[in-house]
Amino acid sequence: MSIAHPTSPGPSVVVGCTGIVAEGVKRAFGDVRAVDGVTFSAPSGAVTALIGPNGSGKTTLLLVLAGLLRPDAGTARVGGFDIVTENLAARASVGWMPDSFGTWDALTCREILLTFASAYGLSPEAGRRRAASLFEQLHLTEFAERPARVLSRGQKQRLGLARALVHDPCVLLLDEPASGLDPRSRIELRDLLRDLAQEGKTVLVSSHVLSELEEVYDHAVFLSKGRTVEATAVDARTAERGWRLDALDPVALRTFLANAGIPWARSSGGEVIVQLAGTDSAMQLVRAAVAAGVALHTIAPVAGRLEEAYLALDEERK
Ligand SMILES: Nc1ncnc2c1ncn2[C@@H]1O[C@H](COP(=O)(O)OP(=O)(O)OP(=O)(O)O)[C@@H](O)[C@H]1O
Repeated sequence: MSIAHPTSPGPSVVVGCTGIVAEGVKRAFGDVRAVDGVTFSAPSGAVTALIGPNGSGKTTLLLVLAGLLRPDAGTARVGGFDIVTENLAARASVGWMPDSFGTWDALTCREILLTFASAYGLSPEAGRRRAASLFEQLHLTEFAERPARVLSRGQKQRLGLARALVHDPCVLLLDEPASGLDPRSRIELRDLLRDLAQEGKTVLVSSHVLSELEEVYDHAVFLSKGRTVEATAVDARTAERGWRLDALDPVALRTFLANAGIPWARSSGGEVIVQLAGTDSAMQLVRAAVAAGVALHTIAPVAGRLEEAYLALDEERK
């Protein structure tokens, strides 16, 4: 089951890339049912977030979709190809970025990319051009001739992303791609994912750091204990949640809240947190504060929408 981002522009029109469709996919390791009945689709031209707690089966599912792990049951089509019966074609249409990218440490970054380009059937000239453009795009040009072993974790992540993109695949499967990246690289990654979706690619990206995905996702798929689970779309107008408030005069704000009988708590950042029943209540509070002469300059929900949907998952409460 999936929820759509409220500001999602909707998938672009895409020719030739049909996204991901998985039905009843299962995969066990001995007694451990890592993926235990996953059904979802991820359209092309969009970023789909794959969300779930540790051990919920995200990596196993991505490995199955990448054609690297055979499912015990169920079917999945990736880029239009069945991952079991058309495994090679499915794998050729996928760019896979694992959560930690094992490199051949003695090879230079350029040698690594050219090796993958060649394995995917690019001519030497096309491989060189593609590698140069990816190094430029992912700020790795200065490392191109250095052995992979000298790269930092974040630089290795970027090389892993370059490797996933080297054959210009129509489906991208990215497992925790932001881990190890510095703040600027994270922002650039978000922009890159949006650009790739805009080009018509299918982007499926896993993370349990929901703030990473909040600004980039179009759809979200929730996994719990190996299964896709229903996420309740939270009605922002009425759902009770924490709101962060701050005013030019914090003492005046707290006095106003006390007089209005609104309980508050102090956040770690020093602002005031109140529980409000949705945006309607928030607007009422702003009006009342202004009428009372309180110069309120901040009022914002504490959690993002993905976080709310995640916390509202029935499965997670058990
Ligand atoms: N090769 C394996 N052999 C045995 N058990 C495995 C194997 N791979 C995964 N598992 C188990 O399958 C379950 C799902 O693991 P998986 O790595 O897919 O979860 P995840 O959602 O990616 O977790 P995380 O967020 O911590 O990366 C876990 O209980 C894990 O211990």
